[in-house]
Amino acid sequence: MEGIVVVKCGGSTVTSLTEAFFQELVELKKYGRHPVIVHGGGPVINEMLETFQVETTFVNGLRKTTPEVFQVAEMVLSGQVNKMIVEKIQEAGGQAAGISCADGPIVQAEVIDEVQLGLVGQPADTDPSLIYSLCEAGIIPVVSPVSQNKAGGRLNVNADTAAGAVAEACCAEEMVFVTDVPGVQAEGEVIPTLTKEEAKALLQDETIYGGMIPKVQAAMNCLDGHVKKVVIASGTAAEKPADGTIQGTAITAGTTPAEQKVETG
Ligand SMILES: Nc1ncnc2c1ncn2[C@@H]1O[C@H](COP(=O)(O)OP(=O)(O)O)[C@@H](O)[C@H]1O
Ligand SMILES: CC(=O)N[C@@H](CCC(=O)OP(=O)(O)O)C(=O)O
Repeated sequence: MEGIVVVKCGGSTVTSLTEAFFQELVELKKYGRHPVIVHGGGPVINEMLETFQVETTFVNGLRKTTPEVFQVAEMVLSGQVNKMIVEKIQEAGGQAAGISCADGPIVQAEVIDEVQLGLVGQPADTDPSLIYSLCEAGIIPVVSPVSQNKAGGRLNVNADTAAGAVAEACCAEEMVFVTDVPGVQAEGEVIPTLTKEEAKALLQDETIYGGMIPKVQAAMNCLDGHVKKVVIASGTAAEKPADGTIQGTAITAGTTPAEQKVETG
């Protein structure tokens, strides 16, 4: 299916996205493009775990997911955050359906390391047919990263990784990571374009660290497949120029300079 744009809304920003952001998503449909939202919710899960007084730890940026932690993570991701985004799209005049990567199933995942990480998965197989059906029906899919466990049950999957797998499965034209920073930065400045090779170097010298690592890794994986362009950008309207473009970091497969401004409409 042509025209799919996967937009990953990071947990860092998901509760502060503006009305204008959702209106632009809805507008994309009018231009024959199909936005697909994959969202995170790490900070909201942290708050809920605190409320329930459940301890949480991270191993290499991934949440160690005990059965108790999983219950809370799924409730927040596939319930609270997912339904909030659906509501915002509907308020902006669009049609949306809230699902998870376990529906379809869109993503079948495998346990990474049961001892170290518990119920955390990495995508193994994907099936885009449910997403295609919703897009064809004029509905914007809003997808939580909770995925089906190939061995039975469900697994917690990092939202950047899940979004990359969805983009690749749908042969998305473009993938946008919406987060709380205006792009990949070095020495306080946003880098407008990065080739995969340049991104690898920034990972190696640790200019890219923490939560930016899975985004850039997912971007590089997508670019190895069908996705032509990946953008990492801020979701807040404050950084958005009046000409309707979004500014951020465009990561491309090639070595030629990419556009500095990325059209979204
Ligand atoms: N080189 C970099 N440029 C910009 N942000 C970076 C960089 N390296 C690490 N980061 C961190 O990555 C964070 C975004 O990742 P994360 O907090 O996981 O967001 P999200 O919830 O949107 O996925 C930024 O807030 C910043 O602290
Ligand atoms: C395995 C793992 O770490 N899963 C993540 C899923 C949510 C996520 O990735 O949300 P962000 O967009 O805020 O990063 C978690 O439990 O926090």
